[in-house]
Amino acid sequence: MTQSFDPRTGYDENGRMEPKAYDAILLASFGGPEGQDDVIPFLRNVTGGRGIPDERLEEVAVHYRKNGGVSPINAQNRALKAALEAELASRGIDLPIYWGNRNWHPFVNDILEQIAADGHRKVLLMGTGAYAGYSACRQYREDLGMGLRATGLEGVVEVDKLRQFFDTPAFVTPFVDGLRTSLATVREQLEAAGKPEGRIKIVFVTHSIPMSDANAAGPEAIRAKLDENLYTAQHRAVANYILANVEEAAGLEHSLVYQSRSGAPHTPWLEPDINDALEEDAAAGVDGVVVVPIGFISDHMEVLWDLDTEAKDTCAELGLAFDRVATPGTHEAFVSGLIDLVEERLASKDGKALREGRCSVVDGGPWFDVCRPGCCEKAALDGTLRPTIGAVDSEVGVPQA
Ligand SMILES: CC1=C(CCC(=O)O)c2cc3nc(cc4[nH]c(cc5[nH]c(cc1n2)c(C)c5CCC(=O)O)c(CCC(=O)O)c4C)C(CCC(=O)O)=C3C
Ligand SMILES: [Fe+2]
Repeated sequence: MTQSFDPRTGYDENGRMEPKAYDAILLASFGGPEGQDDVIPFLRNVTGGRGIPDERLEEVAVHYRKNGGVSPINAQNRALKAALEAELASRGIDLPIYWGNRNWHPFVNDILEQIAADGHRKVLLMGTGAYAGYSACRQYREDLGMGLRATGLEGVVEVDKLRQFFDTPAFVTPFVDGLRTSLATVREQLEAAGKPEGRIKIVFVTHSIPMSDANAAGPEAIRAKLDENLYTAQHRAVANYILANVEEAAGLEHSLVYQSRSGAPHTPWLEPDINDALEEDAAAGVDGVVVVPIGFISDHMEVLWDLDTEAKDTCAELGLAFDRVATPGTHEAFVSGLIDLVEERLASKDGKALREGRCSVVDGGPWFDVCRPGCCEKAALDGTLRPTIGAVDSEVGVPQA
């Protein structure tokens, strides 16, 4: 394939960015509290100005309080960072990884300053969201856009973004492995309960988002061709890939449902909620479920509380056997696959990428390195658009031509 990168911008008409000699990776995530005193300030950062009712804030605080005020997410990101560093080292790639968060220490802005102070100028952002959409993709681009402004590093430090990775072997392989294991576990539970022939349903679940966000996900040219929103379509494609690659799943019924809805009750979000869906499944004669959390990369609070506590309790009440598939975490395929994605973008001495092409195994991929204007757009409360990096129309993060 011939490649024509615009010499002024460094990307081509397909949203692919030319390989560059990056000198640092920034692993950017959500962040979470590290103790009881952090919980409320953290939740205020998360919901800042978005009108999440106070009762809901207190409700969510309980999930963290019961866990000592600690979210598991920070430890998981530290573990992922260490595993990525080891993988880079094993490939002889000398590239430091920094870790910064949207909602809690270490904050992205502080880390940007450290990156600059350490002398790095070309940064590749690796966000922990796998799919298109405001929360999973554009908000990370805004974090960096606003961060470069706030720190005065605009035009000094260049930040590009690694593409969303829902379609990659890195992301889907751990779920394929996990579904095999969990199907066997639920089958054993049913045997122990005297129902060896019991009906098992595979329940794929992801974070619900407001319908308005779902409908704005992705570039207009792609949205126009779909008969459902792109966020849902990408999840369906991932679910289909996993099903097609697990022989034991052949012939089993399956669904795609949502978790962790928040916001005002009258605002429409993606449905059905997993707990409502489980009730219907039980009423329809299902005996056991395997829950596959394809919306997340690690077993953080949304997984431990909304799935392993609430959805599991729902199943116990309904008499359904239950097992939850592990998230990618530090699965070897996830770690090495993410570094493959880095290699697709990293220029060697001759200017070519360390790895040719763009690896993709799921329908709808590979996603863009550089987003189109209007992709996942969402205005701030004052009606203006926030600065972003990683887009054709970015004002910050790209070198000034
Ligand atoms: C798509 C998506 C991902 C996946 C992509 C990614 O991974 O980035 C994600 C991840 C996460 N969401 C998380 C936690 C929360 N999300 C909230 C609120 C919201 N999430 C949303 C969407 C998403 N969220 C939305 C549209 C809202 C409401 C509007 C808003 O306020 O923006 C709230 C507020 C309180 C509430 O639940 O009402 C909390 C506490 C944690 C940390 C868990 C831990 O601490 O271990 C993680 C990884
Ligand atoms: Fe969330």
